[in-house]
Amino acid sequence: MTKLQPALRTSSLTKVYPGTQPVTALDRVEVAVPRGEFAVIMGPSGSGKSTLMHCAAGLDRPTDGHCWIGDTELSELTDDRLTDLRRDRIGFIFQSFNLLPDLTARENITLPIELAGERVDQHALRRVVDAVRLTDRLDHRPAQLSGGQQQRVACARALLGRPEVVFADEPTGALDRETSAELLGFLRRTVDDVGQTIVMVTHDPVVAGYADRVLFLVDGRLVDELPDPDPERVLDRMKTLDEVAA
Ligand SMILES: Nc1ncnc2c1ncn2[C@@H]1O[C@H](COP(=O)(O)OP(=O)(O)OP(=O)(O)O)[C@@H](O)[C@H]1O
Repeated sequence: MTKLQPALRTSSLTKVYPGTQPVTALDRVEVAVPRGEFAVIMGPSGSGKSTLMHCAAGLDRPTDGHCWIGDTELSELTDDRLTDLRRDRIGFIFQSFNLLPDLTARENITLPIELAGERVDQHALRRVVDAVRLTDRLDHRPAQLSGGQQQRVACARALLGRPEVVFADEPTGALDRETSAELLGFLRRTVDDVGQTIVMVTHDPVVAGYADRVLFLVDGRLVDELPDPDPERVLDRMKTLDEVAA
């Protein structure tokens, strides 16, 4: 990937869910996320946020248009290559932490790297575990950890392999405000310190305030964006969009 190339790009991205009444969830979406940007996707319920994230992350196939991760065009990949790309080049953080209950925190964090058949860089592991403050919890299983600690394990897992893009879907939705702020502060620092690229879906203007840019979707279309967002301006913009969508 060259330096100036976006970490992620879509061109005319369209997704229609078939059925007796087909739903156009994405309608020719054009988006580019530069490397090292923390981008947030917002929009009313049903506006296509999850669909956009799933197509851009190679979890779902678009009906039309294209998605690139770096210089790799996803529609050119077979299902197996797409699985490899997700494992090797993308990190995921979801609201439900998706940890394996029988594995310790350490084993959960290193699992993607082990699955890729690679050696775990112990220095990188220590750095990530330190940053999310889990050093004294590594031998615990998920059931022995709080919700916030489980989400920190999921973050460490997503970040350990230094993926080109981390996709996060409402990652703080199940956390209290303080734990949420801690986690978002940590994600922000990975962007500022190591140039991590993050794309996050959220409904929460406070969460969006941690990002570099907010992208607004309405009815499957990218209708607006807000650089350097703060919660008040995000809230104002959302109110306007709700009126447009109503
Ligand atoms: N598997 C599916 N089959 C049919 N329609 C779907 C499917 N998944 C999503 N949709 C429809 O596509 C549109 C966009 O859905 P999507 O989940 O991407 O929106 P969203 O913005 O993430 O919503 P929310 O904020 O409520 O999670 C909605 O109208 C939804 O009903």
